[in-house]
Amino acid sequence: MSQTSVVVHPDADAMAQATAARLIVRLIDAQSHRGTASVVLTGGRGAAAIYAAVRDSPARDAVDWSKVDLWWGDERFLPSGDPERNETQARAALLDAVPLDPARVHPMPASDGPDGDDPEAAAGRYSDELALAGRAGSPSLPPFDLVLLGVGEDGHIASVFPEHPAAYDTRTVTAVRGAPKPPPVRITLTQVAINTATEVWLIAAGAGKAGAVGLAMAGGGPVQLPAAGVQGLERTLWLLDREAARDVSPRLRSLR
Ligand SMILES: O=C1O[C@H](COP(=O)(O)O)[C@@H](O)[C@H](O)[C@H]1O
Repeated sequence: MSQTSVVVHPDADAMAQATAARLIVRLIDAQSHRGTASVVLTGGRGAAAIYAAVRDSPARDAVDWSKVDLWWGDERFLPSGDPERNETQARAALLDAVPLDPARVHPMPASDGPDGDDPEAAAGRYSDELALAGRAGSPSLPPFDLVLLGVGEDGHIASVFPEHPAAYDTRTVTAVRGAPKPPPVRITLTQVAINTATEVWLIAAGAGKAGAVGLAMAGGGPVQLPAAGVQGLERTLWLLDREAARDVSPRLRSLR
C-alpha cells in the first residue's frame, strides 16, 4: 500500500539541509537492505542545493558511494559538459566529491554523443541502457530505490511538461521537443518509468511553485499537471518549503 506524506520546512535552505540528511539515510538503508542503492537524480535549483548539502555533510561518509547506482530522470539535450546540463550540475555539486564507481553512473546521452544531435536515438539508447541493467518484464528497468523530482512552476516533473506528448508516452524514456522551458530539446523518463520506483520524492520551494503544488496535491490530472501523475510503489513524499506549501490544504499537510 503506497503512502503519501508531506513535509513542510521553514524555508528553502532548511529544506535542502533536511532533504540531504534524508537522502543520506535513504542510501544507507537501501544498502543495508540489499547491498546497493539506486537513485534517479533530478535537475534544477532545489536539487543542486540538496546535492551540495550532501557533499558538505560529514554523514555522507556513512554511504558506500562505490555501491550507489545513479540514473537521471531527465536531461537538457546539450553538449557534454555544458553548464546547463543536469549531469554537469550534479557532478559539480556532489558527484565529483564522492568516490563513485564510474560504471554505476549513468548520465543521459549528450547532443555530441554517439547519436549526435538526434534526441530520439539518444532516448532509445538510454532506454536500452536501463533495460540492460534491469529486470526482465515490462517495463524493463532496474529497481529504483528513489526517484528525486523537482516540480516546475507549471507542474512539470523531469521533462514531462503539461499537455506535451511525453505526458502520454507509455515507453520508459522519450525525447522532448518544443519544451516551454529552455532548452527546448530534452530527454526524459516518462511517468510510467518513474512510477516503478519504491519511493518518489517531489521537491518544491518558493511561492512560484505554490499553485502547481496545491493543484497537484488536490488531485489534478496527470497530463495537465504531470506532478499529479507520479507516485512511489511504497511512498510518495512531498518536500516543500512554507511558500511552496501555501495552497496545500491543512488536511493534506497532515497526511502520513
Ligand atoms: O528544467 C528542469 O526543471 C525542473 C525544475 O527545476 P527548478 O529549478 O524549478 O527546481 C527540474 O526538476 C528538471 O530536472 C530540469 O530539467
